[in-house]
Amino acid sequence: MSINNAWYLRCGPDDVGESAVLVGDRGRVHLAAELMKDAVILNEDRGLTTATGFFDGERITVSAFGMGAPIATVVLHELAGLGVRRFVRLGTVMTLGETRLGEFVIAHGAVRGESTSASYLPIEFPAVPDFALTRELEAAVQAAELPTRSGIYASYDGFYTEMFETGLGAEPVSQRYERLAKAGVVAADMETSALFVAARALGVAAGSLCLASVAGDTNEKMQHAERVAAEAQLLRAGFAALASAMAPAHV
Ligand SMILES: O=P(O)(O)O[C@H]1O[C@H](CO)[C@@H](O)[C@H]1O
Ligand SMILES: O=c1cc[nH]c(=O)[nH]1
Repeated sequence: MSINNAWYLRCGPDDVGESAVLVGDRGRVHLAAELMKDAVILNEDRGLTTATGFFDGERITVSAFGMGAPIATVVLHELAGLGVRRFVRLGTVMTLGETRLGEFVIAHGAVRGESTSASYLPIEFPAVPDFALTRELEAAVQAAELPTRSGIYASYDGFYTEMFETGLGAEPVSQRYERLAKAGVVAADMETSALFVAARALGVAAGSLCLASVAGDTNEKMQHAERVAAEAQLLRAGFAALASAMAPAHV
């Protein structure tokens, strides 16, 4: 599906780069705009703040989706229709198992615990990232000497029923997290599996690199100042990976 004017993002093919970053918090788009050169804010409608700028000479678009798989895939779908070929989710995750707060976690796949991905491809289809892009993310994080971990994520729709204990979910959150950790799952978020499956259905590449900012077992959070500084490192590493993926040797 190619489009001339995106319904919700309200921009056209000439406004976007070949690569895009997807973030939840729209404040991260403004931070990204400060880290890029000649960044232009294209849209603020519905909080889907979107900017295009340059990093290491490569044109990159950064879009915020807020929270959750349904709207995250709308944003990916519209950008893919406008011509974006490569996507990196740069967000935050909850820790599972051995993962520690402050680590930069790269997804090698994701448990499809959300419902949106099944509207793109049946549940038998694996939620896996683009492997070349994932290698670029791992190289960028290593080059920046950041604490890192790679592994499988789990993505869910119900924050207060599946990720944070309120007594309302079908099973206790601690039990779900223990079961996942035992199977080697390293992080939980709300969008990665849907983005991987939708990207495969749309024929574009996607990867996910997230900062572990909340402990899944205790709900301890990273301190604000430390998290803000780490989010800037997250954006720089993601941009570097995309710029490297776009460099002539790779395209
Ligand atoms: O840090 P961002 O990108 O907002 O992502 C994470 O934060 C939100 C939940 O706190 C969810 O959207 C989750 O996936
Ligand atoms: O609490 C959190 C933190 C990051 N990502 C989530 O999905 N939940």
